[in-house]
Amino acid sequence: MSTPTQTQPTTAELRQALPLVTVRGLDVAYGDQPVLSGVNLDLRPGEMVALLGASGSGKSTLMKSLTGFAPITGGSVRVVGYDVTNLLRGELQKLRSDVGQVFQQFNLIPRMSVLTNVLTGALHAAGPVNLAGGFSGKHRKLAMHYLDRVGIAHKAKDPARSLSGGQQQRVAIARALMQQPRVILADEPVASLDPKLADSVLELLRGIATEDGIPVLVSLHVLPLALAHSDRIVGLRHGEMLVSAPTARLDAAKLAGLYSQEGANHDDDGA
Ligand SMILES: Nc1ncnc2c1ncn2[C@@H]1O[C@H](COP(=O)(O)OP(=O)(O)OP(=O)(O)O)[C@@H](O)[C@H]1O
Repeated sequence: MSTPTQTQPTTAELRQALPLVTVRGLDVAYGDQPVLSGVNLDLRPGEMVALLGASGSGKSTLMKSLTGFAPITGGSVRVVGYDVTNLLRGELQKLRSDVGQVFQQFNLIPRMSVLTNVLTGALHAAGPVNLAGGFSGKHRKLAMHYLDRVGIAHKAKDPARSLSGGQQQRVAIARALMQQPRVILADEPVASLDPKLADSVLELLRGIATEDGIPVLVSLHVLPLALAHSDRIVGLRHGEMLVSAPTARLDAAKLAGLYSQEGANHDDDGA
């Protein structure tokens, strides 16, 4: 509930803000193989958007398109003010430092401490830095703040390999926050976790979206998880956008079409 003394925007206000990501008519092809065709996407501050689709439908490719890792052949992609299809010299590193990423396999350095793993998130903004040179007290304080944010500050000194999968994913999320990202992309972040841990990690990500105002795009394989933890769902089938709607107003038949052999009103198996 807002009070007169609060200056933070409400979630409703955040969702009306201008999108931080705008994708229009995106085409991606690997060689002569089209992978995405005419995809649109908006990501606004405060929202968690779930990306659904069968294996090979193009979810990871869409995420890669947002950070300049995919061969874009048409359309426009704007991410936190950068025109990804026309990046100027030096902008690619800045873009990638503004976009926090979380992956299925956590990608931590197993023998290093949880704290050091989180600190490596600061390297995105700084560029190549000698890890042995150490981090400033300011960085350490910030890293502890984010470890606290994800609920595992008490594990700061432990080696990352000693943590459970759910805890390791929390470290990876804290590392992404250490970049002080404007947007977070989470590519199947719970695919390696049991259902209870999956729920808690998705709750954490949604809290980051709604409370911290950082929009989160999360790809998921499990429909009930998307229904429980997202504000909007974007569904891909064979690289085309079949669904894009607020989660509360989804058309169940279209959702089913994402995973059926025939799809809903589409017959583009030969793509
Ligand atoms: N580097 C690449 N070179 C050639 N083809 C690729 C490359 N990366 C992806 N593809 C193809 O693009 C299509 C979409 O792949 P993508 O990984 O985006 O799908 P996805 O929906 O994320 O799948 P999954 O759920 O299995 O991770 C697939 O047919 C895949 O084989």
